Amino acid sequence: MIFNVSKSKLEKGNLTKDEIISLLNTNQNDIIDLMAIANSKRENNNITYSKNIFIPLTEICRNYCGYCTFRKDPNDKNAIILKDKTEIISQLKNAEIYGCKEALFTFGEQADQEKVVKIALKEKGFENMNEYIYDICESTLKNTKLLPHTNAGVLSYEEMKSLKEVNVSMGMMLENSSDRLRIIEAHINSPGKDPKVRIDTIAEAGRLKIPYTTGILIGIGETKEEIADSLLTIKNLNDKYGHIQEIIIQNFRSKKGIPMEKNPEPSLLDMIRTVSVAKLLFADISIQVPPNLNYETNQVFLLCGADDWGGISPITKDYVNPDSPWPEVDHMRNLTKDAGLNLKERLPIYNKYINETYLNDELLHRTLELKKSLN
Ligand SMILES: O=c1nc2n(C[C@H](O)[C@H](O)[C@H](O)CO)c3cc(O)ccc3cc-2c(=O)[nH]1
Ligand SMILES: C[C@H]1O[C@@H](n2cnc3c(N)ncnc32)[C@H](O)[C@@H]1O
Ligand code: MET
Ligand code: SF4
Repeated sequence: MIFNVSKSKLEKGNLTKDEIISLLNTNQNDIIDLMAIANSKRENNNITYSKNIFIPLTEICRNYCGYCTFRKDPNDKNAIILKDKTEIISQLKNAEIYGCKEALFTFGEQADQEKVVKIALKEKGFENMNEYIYDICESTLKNTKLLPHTNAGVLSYEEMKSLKEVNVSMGMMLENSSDRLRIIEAHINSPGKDPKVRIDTIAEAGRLKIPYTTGILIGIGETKEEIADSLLTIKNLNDKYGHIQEIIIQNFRSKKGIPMEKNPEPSLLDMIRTVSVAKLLFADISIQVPPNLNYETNQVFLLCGADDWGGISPITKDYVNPDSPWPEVDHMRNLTKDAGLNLKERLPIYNKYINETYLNDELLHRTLELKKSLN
């Protein structure tokens, strides 16, 4: 028994909310048992990562998340309003030389609510943000072998339907499913972080059969109960649609000047408990832990069921966490090997989705071609 959950129930992984909460509160020997069981759930000895280039298409955003330093004000002279296509293509071509396979487009949500963005779009001949995103992804495919993955925050069914034609996968963090976070610093000024709206987006992506990356942000003022609810919410969505390819367990990193500057970062044990529980609940889905946010402690996540390091970029910074540089791939390879596991490069779409159900002919063909170049 770990707390009041029997080991056989833990092995099966169909945990109730109360059981998850008690596991999220384990300590001492119980936490070691929890880690060991989670660790035994991994399907093989491969720990994956995707070699990517991170391109922020716009820094304008309709939300004001209390933890964010990415977003810039529309009147900020240094803000990226809409990134120039010629510059993007030349960056992407350089990424190809470095062996990147993924073009990661992550940017502010519904930026076209702002006048400056509306004007910039018009100048470039686009009606709205989605037309511009589509054009950038299409140009990526035309000019390079890279595979686009777009993380644009909340999108409508119609928007995702069109972006599916030019993306092999898409994603958006659920962050947390609690309404309560909307009345505290984290999300009080962020309509796009309304869990209802986010859950709808993830469900619509499921209906559209888009391989999908989501996850939760730990340490933004949530309770253990709210973490349990969030993981179960993701589980329900995946049980219904089967499109969740990976779940990111991301730890809040404090930064100077943000509204949540004084919020404590989650403890290492909180991360360990959450990663372990996630692996128990999702035995056949990759659990991703970003290596740049846990530079000193990465290896321990390999002992509690993490399967994936996510995107690692040899050429661009993590614009969301600019103070946290990517470790070198060789460094990750060594520390993974030291734990008895193998580092393996993957594409931005996981193998089980590389088929006609999830990809059109063109994307399927290109994905299969690029897959041949993975070692
Ligand atoms: O460099 C980052 N990559 C992030 N990624 C990219 C991710 O590491 C890879 O693009 C995916 O694993 C696909 O290969 C996200 C992708 C999503 O769909 C949703 C959220 C994130 C969050 C981050 C992030 O904070 N930093
Ligand atoms: C791209 C993702 O990055 C996460 N994100 C945003 N700000 C921070 C921060 N300070 N620390 C860690 N993660 C953050 C959010 O979960 C967002 O969805
Ligand atoms: C730059 S943050 C990641 C994309 C989007 N703005 C979101 O928060 O979901
Ligand atoms: S985290 Fe994303 S949605 Fe929130 S303010 Fe930053 S860019 Fe906008």
